[in-house]
This record gives sequence, structure tokens and C-alpha cells, in this order.
Amino acid sequence: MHRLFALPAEVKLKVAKTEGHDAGYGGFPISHFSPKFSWSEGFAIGSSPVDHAQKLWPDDYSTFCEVIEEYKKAINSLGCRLIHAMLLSLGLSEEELCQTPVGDSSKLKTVMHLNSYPACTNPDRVLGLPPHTDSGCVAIVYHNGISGLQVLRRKDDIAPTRWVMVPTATVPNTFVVNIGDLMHVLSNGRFHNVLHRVTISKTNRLSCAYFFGPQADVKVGPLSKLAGLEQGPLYKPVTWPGLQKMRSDRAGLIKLGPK
Ligand SMILES: O=C(O)CCC(=O)C(=O)O
Ligand SMILES: [Fe+2]
Repeated sequence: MHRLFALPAEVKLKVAKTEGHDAGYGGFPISHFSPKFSWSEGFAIGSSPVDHAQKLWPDDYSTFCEVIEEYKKAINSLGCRLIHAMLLSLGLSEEELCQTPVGDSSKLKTVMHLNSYPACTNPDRVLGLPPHTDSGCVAIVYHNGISGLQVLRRKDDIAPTRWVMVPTATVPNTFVVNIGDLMHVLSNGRFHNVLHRVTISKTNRLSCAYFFGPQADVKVGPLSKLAGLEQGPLYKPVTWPGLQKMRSDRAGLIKLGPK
């Protein structure tokens, strides 16, 4: 990641994202959550980093690709186990789990976002990423141990609604798992999609967010077993791209429409 973001701007711009393509160098599509620019750089990797890596390091692109592939393999298996364990914890049987839109591990779609948050002399005046929820099922976030990620904790007996720093600096060598919109929908609201943001400090921060969700054409709605007879499903079925479009069409964080 250091090597990637340390490249000169004109080299990184060779792989800038283009209209209609999610992969490449540039900001992430959460700008509709905030009118401010983000104090960060991003690089999104879809199915394979090879095409982009060849443009960035024509003579030595394989090292980057090998590291990414190795990481993807390990994290894919962790993410699938995590999603399955979460659904089983809600009372689904193994058989019911297989029938869900995320039951077949080989059919999950994944996207990797590499993030760089450069140090800033006026860290209080900028945000690395504006407040947002992740649109997929879960995101596993690797980080370089520098603080910055905050989650919104709702008002409780202890304090009013506030931003809480995720203790990435005090608990090093950890992953952070964010629950996204589609897990919220699938579980009929039992798992909450977490609103989070990234603040900036005086030290460079790097992170790698790895998102898991269903294939683009698969619709996700509340699982019938979890919707319950009385409550009913709280959300309409939606595809991952459909949800992303709904989010970008509206200003602010959308509440998914109840049926
Ligand atoms: O940098 C982080 O810790 C979080 C990144 C994030 O929220 C995202 O890429 O959606
Ligand atoms: Fe996020």
C-alpha cells in the first residue's frame, strides 16, 4: 500500500477510475453523504489487479498482484465464515443458510478498497471519509494501527449520541468488521448497519476495506424466518447495485423503504 500511494500523481492517474467502472484510483462513491471533499486517496480492486498493476509498475507488477491475491484468498474464507456464523447465530439451520442469497461462499462478490489518509497539519478541519454506511453485507477492515475510524453510538443511559473512536491504536494487529446495509436488510434489522467515518490525524493512516455481498443480479430481502409472522419484512428486496443507486440518488443516508 505504501508503494502504491507513494507513486507520483501522474502515475496513479494512469489508472484513474473511469465512468461506469468501480475499479481504479480515485475517491469512493460516498460523496453524496457529504458536500466536503475527503482528505484521502483510494484505490479499488475488483476481480483482478493485474491490468492496473501493469500500468503502475510495468517492470515489476507481479509482487503487488501476488500480495493482493494471497490476501484475498485468506480474507475470503474469513468473510464467508463470518457471514455464515452471523446468520446461524440468528437461528437459521445449515440448510436454511444454504438457501439464502449469501449461502454459497463461491458465489459471493467481493471488492477491495485500499485507503490512504495523509497526515494533515489541521486535522480538525477535514475528514478522511464522511459519515456513511457500507452498502454490502460486511466489510473487514485491515489498518496500520493509526486511529481514525469512528462509529456513531446512539444515545444510551451513559451519554447522548456520539462518535466513538474504534481503538485500532491500542489494540494493534486487529481487523475491524463493519456491518453493512445488506446484512441489515437480510436480518430484517436485527444486525444494525453501522454509521462510521474516518478522522485525520498527524500521522499517515492506511487501511484496506474488503467488502462482501451477493452477485450483482441477486436480490436480497429479509429472510422469511427472521421477518416473523407479526412484524413482517421491513424492507423490499434489492440488489447490491440497486441499493448503491438508491443511495446515490438521494442526499444523505437513506433509510431503506419499508414495504
Ligand atoms: O479506513 C477505515 O478504517 C474505514 C474505511 C471505510 O469505511 C470504507 O472504505 O468504506
Ligand atoms: Fe466504510
